[in-house]
Amino acid sequence: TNTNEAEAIDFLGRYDREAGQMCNKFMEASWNYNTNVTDFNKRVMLQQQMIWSDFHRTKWNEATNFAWKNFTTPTVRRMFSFLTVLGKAALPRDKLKELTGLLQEMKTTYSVAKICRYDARLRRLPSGDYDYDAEFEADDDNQIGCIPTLPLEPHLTQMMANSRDPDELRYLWRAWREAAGKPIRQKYLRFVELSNEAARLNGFSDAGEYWRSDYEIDGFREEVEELWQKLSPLYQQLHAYVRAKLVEKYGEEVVPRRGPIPAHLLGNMWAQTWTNVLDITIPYPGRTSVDVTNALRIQGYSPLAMFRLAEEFFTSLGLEPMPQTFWQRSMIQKPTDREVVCHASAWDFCNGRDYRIKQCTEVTMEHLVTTHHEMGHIQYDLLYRNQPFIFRDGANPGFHEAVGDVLALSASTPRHLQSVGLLGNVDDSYETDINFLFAMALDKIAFLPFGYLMDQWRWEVFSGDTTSSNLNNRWWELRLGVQGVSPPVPRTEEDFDPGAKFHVPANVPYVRYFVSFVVQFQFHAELCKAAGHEGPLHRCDIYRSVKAGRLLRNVLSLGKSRPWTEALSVLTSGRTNKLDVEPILEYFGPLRTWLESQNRGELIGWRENEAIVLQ
Ligand SMILES: C[C@H](NC(=O)O)C(=O)O
Ligand SMILES: [Zn+2]
Repeated sequence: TNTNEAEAIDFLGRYDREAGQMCNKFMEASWNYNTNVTDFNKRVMLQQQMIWSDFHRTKWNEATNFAWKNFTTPTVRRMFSFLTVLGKAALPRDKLKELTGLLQEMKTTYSVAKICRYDARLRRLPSGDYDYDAEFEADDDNQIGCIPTLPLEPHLTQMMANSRDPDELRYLWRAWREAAGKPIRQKYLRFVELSNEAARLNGFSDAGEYWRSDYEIDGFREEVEELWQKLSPLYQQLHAYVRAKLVEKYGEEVVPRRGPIPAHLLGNMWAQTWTNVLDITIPYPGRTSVDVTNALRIQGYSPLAMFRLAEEFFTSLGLEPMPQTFWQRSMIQKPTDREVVCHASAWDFCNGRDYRIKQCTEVTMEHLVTTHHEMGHIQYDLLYRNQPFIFRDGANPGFHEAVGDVLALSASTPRHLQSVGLLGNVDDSYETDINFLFAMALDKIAFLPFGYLMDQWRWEVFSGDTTSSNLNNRWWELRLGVQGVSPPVPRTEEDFDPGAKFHVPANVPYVRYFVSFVVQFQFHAELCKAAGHEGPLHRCDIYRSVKAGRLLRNVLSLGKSRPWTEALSVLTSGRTNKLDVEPILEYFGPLRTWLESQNRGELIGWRENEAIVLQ
């Protein structure tokens, strides 16, 4: 092996240039497929995937020839520690092709899945009730004169958000899983086998251990478990309050007062955030509510105007504006003439100039927050663009998911919404505070168990603790035990409900969002301090604080050049280098007190035997 560090540094220099070019070509092909799902674009992308993997394997062979562990320069050692993990390219070519082909087929199934209109399948019993069993009697929709025309975005997303008919919601919930999850069950099982084979070729025990290595600390799994245990009591308080409000709305025959909440009633296809049932659950109706969807529409906001509004928040902090190409090449609305992968995503084309967002934007408050989220990814990409190629990544995946959300925490405050003209008279009353904190909790606290359980389930599938014999049942054990939600219709091992959530067919790890929802409040607390904020954390708005912007720039510019624990030290001026739930608990402190008093007399938590499916 080659012990010459100077030669190693020369190799790294060449790799840096070549990798940027290869990456750019791959991203272009991937973009073309994601913004125009055709067989031709699929084939081109698969070809580029193979070229990229061949390049990666060639460089890996060169890198492993160096005795890099004894090199003196820490950043050189760090670069080699990343370069010497080959990833899926370690698979034999035929298996690599099978793996990438399966991934694309699953992603395509999800992205083009459609269902029939509810009324097209309506079957009424003589009593007039909905004949639920007749709903799916015909496997082939056409047999009952129904053409699947409704895609997830925007149709099903909006229907799940706005319908208040339990029968219709139950139909939408089930039909989506029939169309998107069930068809990919076998493909996913084969995909897991190949993913594990690749992980083992890289020296990991399974794909889950490979995914967790991104966090660079031993005991990451235990750390996540510990964080969830500290956050679960607050979630249970929110769960109990929301359940009581849903009982009021739908009655106990639909919602068990002391049991889990049926998953179709929470305003979201996966019950992962509950902001769309704010109107049913808001603590003080008639007082200020931060859902500015109507204001956005009345004021004629377009998706472009939403993007400009988000950009202005970043530049108000002294951070980077979106580059010219961003505005020319992004896809910020769903095209009407072709199939696209609608799930929002941010793209770095690896040349320091070309950055894009792909988002099927609707004019809603939820999408305004998503716009900040996706633009946060681009901001992070821009801030580390001068790092070597290998370090152009988030300090950990959770950091990348947190950036945009941190700014949205300020941008969502009643005061800020008022300052940009989206909210009318905002009073400083206690009720307005509670309404605001409650709306934020429907997003941030409701999400925590889902963000936690998604990869608990997948890590167990990768490790073999969960197999095809309990694949779907284990999912519902976790959904019931951790999140306190139940399926509105019976589930079996014929179904594959996790497959109906984008990140499973698209193979995007998910614990990053759980990490993000914790760490974004650590960022918020430190940036608010830098901005000189005084008073409760939930009222902080860092808008126009150049000091907060400078601190954020200092942390994010590091990219992945330093372990994320060091980035946290920079953020907190050395106070901590660990994930910490104190800031999120401080932020929601006033709401927790309020919930505990409101929930007196309610069962906190749920009796799992009530997971029986209520017709
Ligand atoms: C929380 C996660 N966000 C994202 O994919 O950008 C989701 O939508 O499920
Ligand atoms: Zn994201």
